[in-house]
Formats: sequence, C-alpha cells, structure tokens
Amino acid sequence: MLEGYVLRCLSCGATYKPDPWLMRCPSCKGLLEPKLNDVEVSWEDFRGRKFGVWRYRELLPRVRYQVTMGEGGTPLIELKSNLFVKFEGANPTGSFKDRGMSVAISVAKEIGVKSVICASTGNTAASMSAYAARAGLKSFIVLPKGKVAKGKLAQASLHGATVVEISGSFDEALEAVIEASGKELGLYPLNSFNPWRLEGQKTLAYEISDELGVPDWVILPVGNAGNISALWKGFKELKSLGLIDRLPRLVGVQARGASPIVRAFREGRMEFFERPETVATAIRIGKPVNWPKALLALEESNGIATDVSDQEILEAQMMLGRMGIGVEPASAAPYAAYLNLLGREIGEDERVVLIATGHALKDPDIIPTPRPIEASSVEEAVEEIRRVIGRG
Ligand SMILES: Cc1ncc(COP(=O)(O)O)c(C=O)c1O
Ligand SMILES: N[C@@H](CCOP(=O)(O)O)C(=O)O
Repeated sequence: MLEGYVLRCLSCGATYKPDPWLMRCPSCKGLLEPKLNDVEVSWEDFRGRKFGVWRYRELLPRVRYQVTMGEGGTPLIELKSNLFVKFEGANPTGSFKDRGMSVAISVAKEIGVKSVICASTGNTAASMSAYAARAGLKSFIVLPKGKVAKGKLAQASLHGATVVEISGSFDEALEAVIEASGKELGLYPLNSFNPWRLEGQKTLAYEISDELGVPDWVILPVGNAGNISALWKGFKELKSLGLIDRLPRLVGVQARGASPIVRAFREGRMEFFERPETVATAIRIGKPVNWPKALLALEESNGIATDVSDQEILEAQMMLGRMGIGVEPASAAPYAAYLNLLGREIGEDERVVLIATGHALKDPDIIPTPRPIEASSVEEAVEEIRRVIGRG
C-alpha cells in the first residue's frame, strides 16, 4: 500500500521503509516525511476524474479501499480581481481536516486498526469521528475542557466518539494522546504528526494549481502547523514532477495570543506559549507539533509569518460574512492578515489565495445574535417590512 514511498526524518535525514505505525524517527525523534519515488504523471492523468482528494491517487498511498465521502474539490471563490478564497468549509464535516482523514483512515483500515485517537480543538475530532464511523472504527478524542466550539462538539457526539475532557490546553491533550496511542492499546493516532494524514492535506496545493495555476501568495491560519507543512509539500512535489514551473510564497497567520511560530520566525528560536489564548479556538495552540516543518516551509517559500489580533479576526469574519463567505474565526485570520499586508509585502497586482479552513456553523456562539424586529401577526410583519423598505 505504501510502495513507492520512503520515510525521511526531517531532523537527521535518516530514511526508513514506510510503516504506518512509525510516527517519529526512531533514532532522533524528529518528524517524518513521506517521499515518493519514481512517479511519472501529467495533468491529463488527473483531469478525467472527479475533482477532489483521490483525483491525485498516484501521489497518495495506494489503498485497496478508499474511505471517502467526496472530500476536497472545494470551491475557489473569486472575491475580487486577484483575490480568491478556497472554501474548505465545503468539505463533508466542514473543515480541511477531511482531506487528511480520508487518506489516513484508509491507511488505518487497511492495516487492520480497530480504534483511532486524537487530541483536538474540535475540527480534527469532528472529522476523525465521522470518517472512523464510515470505516467502522471506534474513536477516542481528548479535548481541552470548555474550549471547543459547540458545533464541533455536537459533530463528535453525533458520530459516536468517546470523549475525554482534560482540564488544560490542547497542548496537554496532545501529550495525553502521544502517550496513550500505539500498538499496546491498539490506538492509532490521527493528529498531524501522522505523516499519512498530511499526505491527504497536501492535495489542497494540487487543487489550487489544477484550477488556477500557481498564485503569488497563499495565506492560511496556523495552529498545530500541519496544514502549512502539507500545503508546501504539495506545491514542491508538483514542481519536482514538472507539473508547475514556480512556487508560491506562503503567509502563515496566527492569533496574537497564540503565536509561537510568528515569534520563532522573527526571533530565530522556538519558545512555546504556555498559556495560549484567542477567540479563534481552533488555533489556540501554544506548542505546535509540526513547528520545524512549518518554519522550513516559510523559509523555503520566502514567506511570512504574521499575527493578527482577536478584534481583527472578528472584524474579518464579519466582512467575509457580508460577502457571502461564512467561516469560523480561525479561518478569517488570513483575510485579516491580507488586509494588513496589501500594498506593503503583497502588491495589488499579485494573485492571492486565502484558505478558509472551517465553516461558520462550527462556532455559532461567536457570531453576534441578530436583533430581530418583533411582529405579533402576519399583518404586523408585513407592516414592519414596508416600514424598513421605506414604504410604510
Ligand atoms: C479551522 C481551522 N483552521 C486552522 C487550523 C490550523 O491548522 P494547523 O493545525 O494544521 O496549523 C485548524 C486546526 O488546527 C482549524 O481547525
Ligand atoms: N485545530 C486542530 C488542532 C489539532 O491539529 P492536528 O492537525 O494536529 O489534528 C483541531 O481541529 O483539533
């Protein structure tokens, strides 16, 4: 199933025969990255197929049975000339995580795994529990108590996950998952240190290139830093396969109260945030597990790491909403950053793609409740409407 792949340690460069249970380099504990050898493909190979993750199957694990619900193939919406939103909220569970779960749960299923586990600020849990349910696997999730948006909790519950709430942050939840997962308890981990999950997420880069060509900039929110790593891997693979001839620059955006990658990018050394805080609960992460991959992606792409305030995030969420794009707070951070960078680092004539990572319905409580006009009868309702229109 993983033929054609070699696992390479990002820290020491050691290479390993791919083993789906191998998550870290056995010799130095570095992050592992799957490398594909000897593949030859052209855009024509892909283009007769349905738009979505598995369209690019030659560049993914060769599973016998795909656990799929039509993930990927999300809309690329033109906001204005040169500005596009890749709306990942249109995935089956409402976030980009579905790309990774489809692939990683297919791998898990093929090796006979019965139970899966993740730590989550909500979206990973929602996605994992849905795909696990499709595959007939049990799911266990560890969440930071009181810090997960309502819609995401509801999804995990609906899909039958066993939920452990930890009195602590996401980072502590992840520590618990790292300790509990493994062959001993038969719990297969599905956070983004699982390299096969990121193989699914790299298809975001394939789809953008397939539909639009290579933009000048791609801007995305950064939490545990898996998605920026996967996106960059996707673009680099296309270039080395000769399917694109240049690479975009990446902008990684974090909320100011949870911005260890931004600080490390500016100061050249990583110091974690012990008490991350932001309204954007999806990216309320102080110790991003993929930080070495993310910093490399930013450096190699000649990119930028930047932070935005909670107020900027909420304003950007509202502005996108008024343009018809409903996103959760974390997913509005790229638009806030774009507004800050436009006319400075980003030129007006440059082509930009914002990654809208999750749907607005994930976190309904953050959206101000409308103040309705009260009407006690049909006549009164019509009268009020006439009044508002100015014909009352
Ligand atoms: C909606 C949303 N946006 C962005 C992110 C950040 O992605 P990553 O953790 O891959 O950096 C997450 C989860 O972490 C998320 O749920
Ligand atoms: N925002 C994430 C945090 C976990 O990230 P992961 O990519 O490592 O699973 C979530 O939705 O839980």
